Amino acid sequence: MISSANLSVGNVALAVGALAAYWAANKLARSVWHRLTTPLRHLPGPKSESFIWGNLRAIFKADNSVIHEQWVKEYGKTFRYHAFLGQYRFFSTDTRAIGHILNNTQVWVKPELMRNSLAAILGEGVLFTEGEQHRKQRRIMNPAFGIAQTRELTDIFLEKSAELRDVWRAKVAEGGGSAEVDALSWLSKATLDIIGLAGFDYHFNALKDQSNELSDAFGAVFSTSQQFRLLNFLRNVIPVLRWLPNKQQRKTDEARAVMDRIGMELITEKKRAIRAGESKSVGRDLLTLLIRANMDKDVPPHLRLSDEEVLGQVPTFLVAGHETTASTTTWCFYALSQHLDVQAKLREELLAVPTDNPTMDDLNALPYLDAVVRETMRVYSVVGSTVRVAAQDDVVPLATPIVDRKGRTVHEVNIKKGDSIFVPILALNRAEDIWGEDAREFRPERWLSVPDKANSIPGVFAGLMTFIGGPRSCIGYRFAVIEFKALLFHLVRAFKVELAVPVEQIASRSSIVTRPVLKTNDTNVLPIILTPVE
Ligand code: HEM
Repeated sequence: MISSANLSVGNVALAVGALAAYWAANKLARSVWHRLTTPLRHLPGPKSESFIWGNLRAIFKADNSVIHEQWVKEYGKTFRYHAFLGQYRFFSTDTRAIGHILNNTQVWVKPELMRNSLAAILGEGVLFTEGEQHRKQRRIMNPAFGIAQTRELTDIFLEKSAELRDVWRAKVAEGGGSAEVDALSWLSKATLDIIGLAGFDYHFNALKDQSNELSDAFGAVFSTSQQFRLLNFLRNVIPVLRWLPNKQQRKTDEARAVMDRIGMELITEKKRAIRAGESKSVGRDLLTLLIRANMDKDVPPHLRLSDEEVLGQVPTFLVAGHETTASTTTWCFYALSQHLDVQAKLREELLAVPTDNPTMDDLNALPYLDAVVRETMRVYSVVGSTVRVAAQDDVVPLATPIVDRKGRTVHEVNIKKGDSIFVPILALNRAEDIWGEDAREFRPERWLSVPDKANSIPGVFAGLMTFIGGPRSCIGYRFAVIEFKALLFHLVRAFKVELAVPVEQIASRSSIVTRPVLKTNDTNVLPIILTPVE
């Protein structure tokens, strides 16, 4: 006998199924209509390779940007290709077009899919928010990332770099004169310690191999969010699926709860210290600076951040400011191991500094260090691209006109609401028309006389797209640059660096950031051999 409970469960399932089918059919119809009507269909570009994946499979299979760069050779700087369900995606290395897109953040926003996956980790952090809420957050946060504030943090960068140097020295002593280490994992520990202290005055002590609640919770959230699972993808695309119970989601939620609790404790304590007017020395970390700015009596209430918004910045700093600098510094070691002349020249400059404790200005006064840092960030930009979607119709101006599929010469590209663009970070950083034929080579000397065309790159850090540009550029770029310089200062002064495996065994892989991967065991590592400098 069929019970009424069974019947109602069956009815509910049927209704949910019907709703889901209606939703999917509606989505598909809108997607097909968009594809048939967007002006992007008139641009030149490659044929779609699959009804579902468009050209995406080829893009994901190749190294970051490689396919796009091939298309630039074939179709010129501005074209379109096919993304999910054959939707056209706009691509351009035209610096005027990219400058327009990055500066018009009310039109060009982060795609829903990207925001949904960020929201699961970051709550209402600045990486996730859009529009007025984003502008409000940046207004309060920008001062914490200024030049003077970064200068104050330089001691922390140097102390932690020296701590890593000493750990490596101990390994060299154990190894009887040299040691093999994994640069990536050690640099990750150093940058986690740095962002803990400089970000919130929190001691991770990762270099001392101590585990603690916050780093465990962060590790859990980050590792589950990075795993690409079909269900994950569908949950982001189909909102109703987010209500279904899911083991991975439960783990993320538990870890989020730990991060929120610790974050709230930090915020409460900092607010108390600020109100009590306690010594300034407790107040140089980013979180204290932003809470202090938020509590300023001159800020009207509607421009203040809520506690939830401040809380969202804790995982945001961890996500945005930890693996990015660790991977960049790791790629620098890779490059230095392949260019021993550069390594020697850099070391000579660093050893000539008469102190073990330089200031930020001392570090910035070293031209070859600056050139090596910029060249690493150019060739190995660890965030190789990003994506934006048009929230309304737009007209994108071009510096270099193109001929469309109808043979018309066009000086601007018409955009329909819902069109997306691949923002070409790596492709612009190594564009041959800007940097010359050797654009893909690591050659720091090029920064000693920068080509004029590099000035047209719309990046917040001159000549580079690495931190993108405009109101959503990387807020932490000064922090990252000085942190990177501090790490190189202590480590390159102390050790000669060689690869511990043949170079052909190292590849690169992107999942949020681009890291080296050892082909023989498919792990993210960079094995290097350290020999102390006499
Ligand atoms: C080499 C190191 C770094 C690189 C290559 C890098 C790159 C980037 C890029 C490309 C974006 C824009 C992403 C997008 O909109 O799609 C970004 C945003 C951001 N970065 Fe960084 N970053 C680095 C280090 C840092 C550090 C050290 C911090 C903090 C201490 C930080 C904090 C942020 C934040 C909060 C945003 C979001 C800004 C907004 O949307 O308004 N980054 N970063």
